[in-house]
Amino acid sequence: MSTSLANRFRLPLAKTLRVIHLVFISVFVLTTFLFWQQGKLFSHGYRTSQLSHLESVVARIESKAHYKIDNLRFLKRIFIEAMDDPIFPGAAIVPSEIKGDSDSSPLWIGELPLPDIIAEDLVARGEETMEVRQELYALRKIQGLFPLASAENELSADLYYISRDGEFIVSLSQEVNSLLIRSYNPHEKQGSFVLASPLLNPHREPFWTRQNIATDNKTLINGSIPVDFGGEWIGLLGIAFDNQAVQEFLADSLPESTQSAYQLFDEQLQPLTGVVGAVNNVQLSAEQLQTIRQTLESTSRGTMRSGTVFITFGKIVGTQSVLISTQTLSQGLHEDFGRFSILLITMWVIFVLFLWGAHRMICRLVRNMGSLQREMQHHALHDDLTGALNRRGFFAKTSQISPNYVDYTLVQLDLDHFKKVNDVYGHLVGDNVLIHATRRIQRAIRSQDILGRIGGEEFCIYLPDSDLKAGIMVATRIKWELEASALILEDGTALPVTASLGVASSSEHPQYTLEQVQSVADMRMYTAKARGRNQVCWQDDEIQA
Ligand SMILES: Nc1nc2c(ncn2[C@@H]2O[C@H](COP(=O)(O)OP(=O)(O)OP(=O)(O)O)[C@@H](O)[C@H]2O)c(=O)[nH]1
Repeated sequence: MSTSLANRFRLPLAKTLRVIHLVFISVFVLTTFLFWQQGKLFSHGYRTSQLSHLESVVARIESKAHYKIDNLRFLKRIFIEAMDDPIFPGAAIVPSEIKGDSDSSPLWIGELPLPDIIAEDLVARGEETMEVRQELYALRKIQGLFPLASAENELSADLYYISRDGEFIVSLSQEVNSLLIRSYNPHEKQGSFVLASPLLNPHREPFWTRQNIATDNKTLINGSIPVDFGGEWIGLLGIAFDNQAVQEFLADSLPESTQSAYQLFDEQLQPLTGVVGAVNNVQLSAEQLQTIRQTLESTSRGTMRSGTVFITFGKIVGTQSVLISTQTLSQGLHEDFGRFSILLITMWVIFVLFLWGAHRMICRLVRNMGSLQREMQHHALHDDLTGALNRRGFFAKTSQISPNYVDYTLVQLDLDHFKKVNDVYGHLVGDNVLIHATRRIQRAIRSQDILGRIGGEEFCIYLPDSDLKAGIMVATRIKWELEASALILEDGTALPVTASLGVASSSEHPQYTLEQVQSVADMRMYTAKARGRNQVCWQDDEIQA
């Protein structure tokens, strides 16, 4: 039996477990990678959706602003037509409202901070009367159209006209009027009035400006269009929104059930409005605003993540303002992408738990199988009673190692009168004698020697690297060991145990196989029996004798 039987029984447990670990780790890594990729797609989708939400708000604001500017264009055309073809009603020179003697109407309020050039004075003095009258007539004509631009459900914008020659201001609302007057200074080199000049605005385009009213801590956002007549720049038609109006304007532009907080800023990123939408308590830091500012220098839209807060921002074309939206993690989780992300993470966790459980179960199964195999292997190769190798185990093991040794010796051992022990004392005592004998034999041999119980009361001992002489010595030692120690029975009886031993060495017959050497030792053991038992025999000729 050249192939080791033990090898056939051996389960490559460590290797199997290594393969299992490797397979599970690969599945874990691959799946996590796939989940991760999916997560990245979600993240990209989330970013895109945030940008598109912001863009839709920006587009609404831009379109509303556009609508207002279109109104201004329309009013300007009417105004110029009226200037072109003035039909003065009666002999009225200046509408009474201009004089300030009527407070019944909120319309046509005229006030000027510069007493020497006020409209009343101009009219009273008869200077420039025609032009002023023309302007006032044109204004009166478009007066009826003003509410169209500030109809209900629209932004409460306020139209105004600033006359250049007459240097007066008229507007729809007292409040805006007073704010405009406080902010207006015809000698200032900046502001909407100056920006309407042909020098700074050669194409006479509408434009947006912002005026800070320090006294009221307010900001006016102005949409303006220059008005020219007869080749002369005569004034400015405008529309003004204060912070509150802009905030309402922004709130009206948000999509329903938004999960983000929106705020409008000027181009220096100073807030123009409060926070509207799904208000959170995110406060943008100076560093974050600086990053947004820098990003907007090169692009019109952008996103950034700060911890668990997602920030989206974009310029609003024409109005020189910036819209910023912020969304916290908990707000994001209420959106579709948030819900998908939770689902994805949950699926990943469930999968990992499942994988972990399956891995543990399979490893345990393999280990159990391994120990079962080891147990089976042990049973297959060992004698249950004595624990020594059985016949199969003995020959499997010795066949495996004998090619490594040129010289080896076999001692064949058979207990004497064992049948009698069984018959007199019973099988249980017989079994104890076998156990006892095994222990004694083991005490008499070296650790590298191999003991096998190859029959009922028959043993064989393989002595590697030993010649016949060494074998005789070991066999004699075994005989003495057995002789010297009788088995003490329960009733105190000392039961002597002896054996007959035959010794044969490979050096005697170098061409013999292990089995052949063993049968020589067996014959010599029978010779020992024949010679009276309890002795060692190592010669063949004595068998014939
Ligand atoms: N108790 C017990 N008896 C066994 C076992 N295996 C074999 N036997 C008995 O061992 C006895 C062997 O008897 P024999 O082959 O006649 O040999 P012997 O009585 O020792 O006589 P000699 O060998 O000539 O000295 C038989 O009665 C078997 O039943 C075992 O595992 N336990």
